[in-house]
This record gives sequence, structure tokens and C-alpha cells, in this order.
Amino acid sequence: MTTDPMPAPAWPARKPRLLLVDDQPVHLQVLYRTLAADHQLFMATSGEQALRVAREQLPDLILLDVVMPGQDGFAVLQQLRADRETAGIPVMFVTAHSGEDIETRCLEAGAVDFVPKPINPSVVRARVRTHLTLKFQSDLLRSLAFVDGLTGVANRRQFDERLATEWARAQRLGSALSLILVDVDHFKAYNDHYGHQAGDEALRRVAAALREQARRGTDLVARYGGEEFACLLPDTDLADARHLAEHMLEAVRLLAIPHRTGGASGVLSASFGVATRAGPAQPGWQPAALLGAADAQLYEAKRRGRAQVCAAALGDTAQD
Ligand SMILES: Nc1nc2c(ncn2[C@@H]2O[C@H](COP(=O)(O)OP(=O)(O)OP(=O)(O)O)[C@@H](O)[C@H]2O)c(=O)[nH]1
Repeated sequence: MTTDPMPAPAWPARKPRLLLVDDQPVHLQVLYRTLAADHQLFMATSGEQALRVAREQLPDLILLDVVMPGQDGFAVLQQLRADRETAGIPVMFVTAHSGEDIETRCLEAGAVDFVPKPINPSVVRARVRTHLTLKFQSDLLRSLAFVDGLTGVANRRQFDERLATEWARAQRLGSALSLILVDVDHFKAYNDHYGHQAGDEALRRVAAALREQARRGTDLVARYGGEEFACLLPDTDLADARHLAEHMLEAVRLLAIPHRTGGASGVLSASFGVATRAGPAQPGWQPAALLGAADAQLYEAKRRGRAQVCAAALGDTAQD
């Protein structure tokens, strides 16, 4: 009896999710028996169903039959690659047609591997394991590339990408998109008085407090740079964004981080600039305009004495 090696560190705590695709139920049953113990399995008996399940479940790996009525495996793979959501899911072909030509064609089409039928269960398990390990390692690297190392919130790169996609979505649907820029007050004085390490710890706590408030799945809290954070709020109008910023202001105050050189309250505070794009697109509107508007509101909040929220709609010069 062989024992499986320990999972690599990149493996998630949950069971890996596999999609098995074959038009013949008997072949699906064999794969099911081979893989059921260690994986969460989804099954499809046609190309069309496979695409639907792949989009709904976003499996970690797909085992795909080549020859199927309707859309064959090559057509399915092409469509998976064309969809941003499913493009990164690795696909292993499983087929009764063997030979160098078909194997080469499968790999050239973008499959990560090729397994002949009838399958050898232990070989399939080993290959599945190898491709899952590679998939989880690349997921981990990707997530690290988008996370701020100090605070654990999204980094500037992730923010820039999300701003571009959410802006395009808001343009298309005519939905609201709000942005809150947050800047910690008198932070230079904080570092000077308490030291850089205490400054880092304060930034971590502020980031966690902001994230605690932005609870919707589509909200994004990011470290924009230095002691500045940005919160992107899709489908959120100006009144709601302002309301959220007021809660964030209070949450930072409630951290009660002593700051004896930072203003009258004696605790660390932050200033908030809110801007919203609402309604149909106006000529010349760009994501940079939203950033500029939020930054102008942040500047105003600082000018008015810090530890407060200023907000305005994009294209609206009035402030409140
Ligand atoms: N500890 C720590 N400090 C940082 C980090 N990033 C930026 N800072 C510091 O944040 C301070 C920001 O200073 P300023 O831009 O002058 O702003 P401020 O002192 O907060 O003043 P106001 O924004 O006007 O209230 C600088 O001293 C930076 O060194 C970081 O990652 N860790």
C-alpha cells in the first residue's frame, strides 16, 4: 500500500474541486471511484454542460473527454480559455484515442496533460495531484502579487486593475461607483514620536479597521501608498459611501491608538475624501477623474482640520 505524500504548503484547507467531463456515464463512474475520496467532484456529460458547470463552480482542474457529441473537448477548451473567469483552470484530456498525433494536438490546444483510456487509477491520481499542486502554487503566487505585504489588504496593483474593470462596468450598466481615499493624520509625527515599528503596527490596525467596515463582497480596501488607503465601492451612491466613510472615521478613532503629538483628541485619526460617479457617462470621464475628485475631497478634509469626511459627486464642484 502506498501513502500519499503530505500536501504542499500552497494547498488550501478545503478539498480540491474537480470537474469530470465524459459523455459516457460508465467512464465518469470509473473516474468518480478513482478520485472521490480526496476531491470534491462535479460531473458533466456534454461540452455545453461542462462550460456551464465550469463557470458556476470554478473547479481547480478539469478532466475532459476529447470525443463527445455536440461540442468536443477541443471546442470546450477553446471556450474555457476565451472566458476570463475560466481561462486559468488547467485541463487534462482523457481519451481513448491514443497516439502521438492526438497527444500532440491535445497539448498544443493548451491542455496541461493527456491521459489515455482505459485509465490507470493510480497514474490518474498521481497526475491530478501534480497538476493541482502546480495550480495551487500559481494561485498563491498570484495572490501574493496582489496583496500588500505590511497590512494584508489589496496592493496598488490590484486596486488599479479593479478600478479599471469596475469603471468599465459602471459605464456599461450606468451604475454608481464610489471611491474613498483615506490618509492617516499627522503620521510623520507619529513615526517620529513612537518609532517606525509602532507606525507599521498602527497602519496594520487601521487597514484591518477599514476592512471591517467595507463588508460587501464587491468592496475593495487597498493600500494606495505609504499611509494612504483607497476603498473602491461598486454599486454604491454618494450618500452610502459618505455614510461608510463616517463609520470608518469612527472605527479608526475607536482603535484608540495613542498619538500625543497628533492633534487635540490624543488618539490616531484619519481624513477621508469621497467621490462618486453616478448616472450616465459624461464626455472625458476617466478613472483618473474619480481619483482626482476623491483626492480633492481628501485635501479639503485635511484643510478643514483633519479627522473628518468630505464628499462630492464627480463633476459636481459642491462639497458637503
Ligand atoms: N511606519 C511607517 N510609516 C510610513 C509608511 N509609509 C509611509 N510612512 C510615513 O508616513 C508619513 C506621512 O507623512 P506626511 O505625508 O507628511 O503626512 P502626515 O504627517 O500624516 O500629515 P497629514 O497627512 O497632513 O496629516 C511619512 O513620515 C512616511 O515616512 C510605512 O509603511 N510605515
